[in-house]
Amino acid sequence: MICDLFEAADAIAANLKFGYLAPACGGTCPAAIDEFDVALLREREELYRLTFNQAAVGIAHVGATGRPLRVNRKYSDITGYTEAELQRLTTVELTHPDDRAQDEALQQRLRSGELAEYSREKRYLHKNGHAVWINVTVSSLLDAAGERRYITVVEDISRRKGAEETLLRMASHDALTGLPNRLLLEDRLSHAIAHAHRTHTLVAVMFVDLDRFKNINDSLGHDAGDEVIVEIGRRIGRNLRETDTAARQGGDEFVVVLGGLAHESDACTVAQKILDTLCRPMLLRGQEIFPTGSIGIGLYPRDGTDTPTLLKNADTAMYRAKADGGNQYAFYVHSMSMQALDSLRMEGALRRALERDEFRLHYQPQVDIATGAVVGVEALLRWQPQLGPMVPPGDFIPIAEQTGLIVPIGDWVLATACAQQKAWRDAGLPPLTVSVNLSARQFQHRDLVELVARLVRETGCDPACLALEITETAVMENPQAAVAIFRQLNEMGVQLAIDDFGTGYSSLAYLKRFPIDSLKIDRSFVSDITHDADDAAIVHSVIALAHSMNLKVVAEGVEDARQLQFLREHGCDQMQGYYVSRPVPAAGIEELLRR
Ligand SMILES: Nc1nc2c(ncn2[C@@H]2O[C@H](COP(=O)(O)O[C@H]3[C@@H](O)[C@H](n4cnc5c(=O)[nH]c(N)nc54)O[C@@H]3COP(=O)(O)O)[C@@H](O)[C@H]2O)c(=O)[nH]1
Repeated sequence: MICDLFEAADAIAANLKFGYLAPACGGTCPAAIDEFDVALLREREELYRLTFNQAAVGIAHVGATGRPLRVNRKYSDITGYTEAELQRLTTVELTHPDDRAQDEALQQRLRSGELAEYSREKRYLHKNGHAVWINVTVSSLLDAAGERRYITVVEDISRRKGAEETLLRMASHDALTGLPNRLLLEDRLSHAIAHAHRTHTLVAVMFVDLDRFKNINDSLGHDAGDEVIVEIGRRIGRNLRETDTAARQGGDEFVVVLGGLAHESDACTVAQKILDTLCRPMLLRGQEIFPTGSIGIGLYPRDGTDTPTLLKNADTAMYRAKADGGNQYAFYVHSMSMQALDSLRMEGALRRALERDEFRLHYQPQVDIATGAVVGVEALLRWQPQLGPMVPPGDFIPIAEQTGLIVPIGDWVLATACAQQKAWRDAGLPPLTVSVNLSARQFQHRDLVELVARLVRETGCDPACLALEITETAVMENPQAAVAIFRQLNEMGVQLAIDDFGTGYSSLAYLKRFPIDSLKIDRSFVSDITHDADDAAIVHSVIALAHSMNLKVVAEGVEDARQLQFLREHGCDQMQGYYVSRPVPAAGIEELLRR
């Protein structure tokens, strides 16, 4: 039972003041009240008045008409209306139009007595016109006259909602471009697939990757690179309908989803439009650049019926567009063998790894067996993709070799190793020979000698502390040419080593003519020297042969003390292997040397 306590108490107080008591609240308040009761009532009423007015939540007593009879200060603050203004508005009128239908349904259930109370999150329309998120609890009760009244308690949750929306946006959008990220893209793509399935239409998934983006980053800096990414996102978006999605995948990669297509040619039209807009000139730091992109397209249902397959196939097709020269689009082609696709994908991923600086060098110490001192390190390549575990060189060097990518990758290795050698020297570490592996392709490359000369010059590294390792097999592919290259490198002061010695078929006649410094015994022989008489004999012979030619011998893959003991007894000069250390990042070598 509700009696408006404010009115009741005011009336009682007035009656006491004038010396008589009369029913003062529509006949619903006690007519005869002794002074003690009145004091108690006043105390309670004061307590209630204070609580009502000072409450941190908005409170409204709402009448059967749906208009407030009384509201507290906080309720006015939340809505922006005065109490008098609110008394002319129903709570439904105060509610955001999008939330009214559900509100009306709940109020109907309150009116019918089906519900005694409900709580929900909804929006009020503030007097200024903006939406205010609130958590509202409405309780229904009957007053003394049997009329329905409602107590509405409102909590302003705009800040929480704002934070929730920000978090949701951050989780689903790319911070730089504001475009959907991969997570949201996958969601949109699965909806597009479901829609296409129902309507028997096509979905095109396009992988868009900028060509030579690394050049922009390297020459103009990362901030300029970011500006390009933002502008490219805008340009892609301008070619799409509202129902299409453009998302940023990371780096300079975007994915576009076109839903409800009738023909494959619709995808071609959009892809060409995107390419045309991408290559428009862009003014960046006073310099005009002409970005181009490569687009790979996968079609639902032809090239895949689920999200991961379509994305993977569009990605593969993009590599093809790039391999064919870039600034073009290519469709995924089913007829290619899985192996070809894998190597195509790997090739594309390696290109991107170079552009994104995902390669790292680890270094394995080389130890002088007689003194135990670390005298050198072998630089070994590692690939650390942005996402996923580190990839060992055995998994990607063969493809880099096949595709010729080993040349730019090898250039990077050489440049990084030279710079590291100089850095160690500058840091005051004892002189270390840094050995770098050269692939057969690099070795045959006509610019190798000039490249080494340029890097020595540019990095300031000491050529006498740089060793180039070439496998026996690579050298023997064209031993005559090798002699000429070795001579030029030798004149520069660079050390030369034949790697994996014993696994190929060296001609001793040529070996004598090579101006090399050392032979490296392959770890396949070392691993069994202590229990395979043949391997022991081979290692023994190689050491003897090398020494007879004044060459140093370095044993690879030494894993235990017994192998080391054998090598020491047979006069091997240097060793490397897990027994001393696995290949480690540059900082690990510094730590080892300072110990
Ligand atoms: N052209 C280039 N080739 C490179 C480059 N970096 C590496 N490589 C070649 O890749 C092959 C695999 O190299 P990786 O996985 O780094 O393996 C090297 C060592 O980690 C491994 N090793 C060293 N000690 C031990 C050991 O005690 N036990 C054991 N099981 N393995 C050991 O041996 C590899 C070194 O081989 P090698 O080059 O013959 O000295 C390998 O063929 C690399 O050459 C590059 O920059 N360019």
